[in-house]
Amino acid sequence: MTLNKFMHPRNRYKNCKPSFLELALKYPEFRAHTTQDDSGKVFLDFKNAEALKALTTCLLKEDFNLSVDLPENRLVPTLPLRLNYIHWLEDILGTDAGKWGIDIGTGASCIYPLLAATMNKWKFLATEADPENVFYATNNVKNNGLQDEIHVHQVSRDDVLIVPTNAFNQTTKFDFCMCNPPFFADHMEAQAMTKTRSVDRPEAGSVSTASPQECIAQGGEVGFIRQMIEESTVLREKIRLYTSMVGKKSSLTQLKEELRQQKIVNFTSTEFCQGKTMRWGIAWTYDQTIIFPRSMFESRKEKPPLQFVVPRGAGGVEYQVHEIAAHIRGLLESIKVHCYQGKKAKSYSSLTLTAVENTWCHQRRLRRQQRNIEEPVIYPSQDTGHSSAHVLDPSDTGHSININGKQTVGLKESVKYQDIKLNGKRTLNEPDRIPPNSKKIKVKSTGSDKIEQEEKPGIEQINEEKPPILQAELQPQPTQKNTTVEAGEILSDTSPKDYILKCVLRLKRSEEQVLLELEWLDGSSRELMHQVMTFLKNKLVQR
Ligand SMILES: C[S@@+](CC[C@H](N)C(=O)[O-])C[C@H]1O[C@@H](n2cnc3c(N)ncnc32)[C@H](O)[C@@H]1O
Repeated sequence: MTLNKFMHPRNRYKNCKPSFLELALKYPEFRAHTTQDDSGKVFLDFKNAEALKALTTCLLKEDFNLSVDLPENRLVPTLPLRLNYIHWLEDILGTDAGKWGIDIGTGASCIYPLLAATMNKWKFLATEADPENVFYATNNVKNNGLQDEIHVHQVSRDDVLIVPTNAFNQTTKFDFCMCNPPFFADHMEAQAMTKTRSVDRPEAGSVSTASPQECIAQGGEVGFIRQMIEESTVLREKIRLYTSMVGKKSSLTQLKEELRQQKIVNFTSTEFCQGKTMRWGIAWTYDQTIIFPRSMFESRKEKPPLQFVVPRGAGGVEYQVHEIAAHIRGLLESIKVHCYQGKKAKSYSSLTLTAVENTWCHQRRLRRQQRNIEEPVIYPSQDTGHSSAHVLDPSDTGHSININGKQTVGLKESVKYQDIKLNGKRTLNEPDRIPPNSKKIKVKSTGSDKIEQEEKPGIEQINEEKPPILQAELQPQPTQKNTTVEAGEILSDTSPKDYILKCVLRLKRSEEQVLLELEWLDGSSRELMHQVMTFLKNKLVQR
């Protein structure tokens, strides 16, 4: 599957693939690596490093008028990915000329500075630890007459940002830094990877071109970017925007955790899609005026949040956002759902909910037992993971219940909650709770999970446009008036790390009503968030 449709819209290769025929006719060094079939179609051998080098250098000449010389055994940059990264920076910072950036580990090609200086007239401190790469990068800058814009500096492998930045010029304030870090922690990891993928991770099917000194660093890409994060806590606003490319999605999770640990609240990530490969970008800043754009790739699958108008009198508290928020927090904490206070404003409150186990279904059982329902509907005990009566009743929620892939009714063995998968369509309200005057309504939904719900008196279903980036929910938003984030609450985030559900709960006043919203962040299944919503609804309609 090609990911080109998710390439950045301004990427010149998105809708216009390079013509190998034209390149072959114009550039003999490129032609030397091509073959032609009977119909005249031109093919390039992507398994040949020299062929890749010819493709990149000819495209740089043809499309950017850049003359670039690359040594043997050094990474050959692929252009669509490099352009995607630069366009993402433009989306965050704008395209004004004269911006100052740092390219950490510029490589022999000096690719990012050369492209960005040519496209946007941006200026660069380009650092590099490998002497041969420094030599080539310096010459590439000179050969294109860009010495006033790009300054290549040799640095020590141990230094990432603080030493090079201070050594360059104490007074320069940088608009951004960027980096394509060495990805592997050691030779073993590199070798394991190269058995299946090429070392510089070019598009699938192409050859490895990076040398060990280019692609190996202590701690791999996570270690390298972690050092960037740590050093950024010292440099802070000296660099307005910190960014790096990330090669593995699993690294992103670790790095976001690191940012949270360092109390850096304004961060985001994005996808770089090209050909058959996907890479990621991570960015963070100490400048609260920076608003990160939403990732196009992610927004394609976003679903609107679940919404519910809190009925008056819920919980017997005053019909005020913060009163209701405190009541809901109490309800959730009583079933061991971790609540982390996010943004708080006059008529707005958000909580990040993290659940390590499914405790809300247990609540439903208790309620049923209280109402003396004859048929036993007993889920395994949350405390021990065991139950004395082993009957699961699919009619409970309208779900088919699937335990470890098997359709199961009358379960004979104890199971953990986390093992229970709920499949198929569902109604959100339990049948026995439908009041007699209820009528069926369709919930408006732009996503694929259209659900039918029973309408309860005084409860309205609303779905609005998606709000801005999810990430912002965990962060203070200074651009929004009346917003005060309680630093203490952010600093004391002790959310569990192993969870089955993480979502954001928002309460906001909408005209005369208080609206409750649940928006998905992460977890094993969205179904769990629907269940939490049902739990809250049931609690909030109880008088
Ligand atoms: C994966 S390559 C990226 C090269 C180029 N930026 C690109 O995208 O094609 C990583 C580069 O970082 C360099 N490097 C490793 N540690 C470094 C450090 N501490 N400071 C600067 N460069 C470093 C390596 O020599 C290598 O050239």
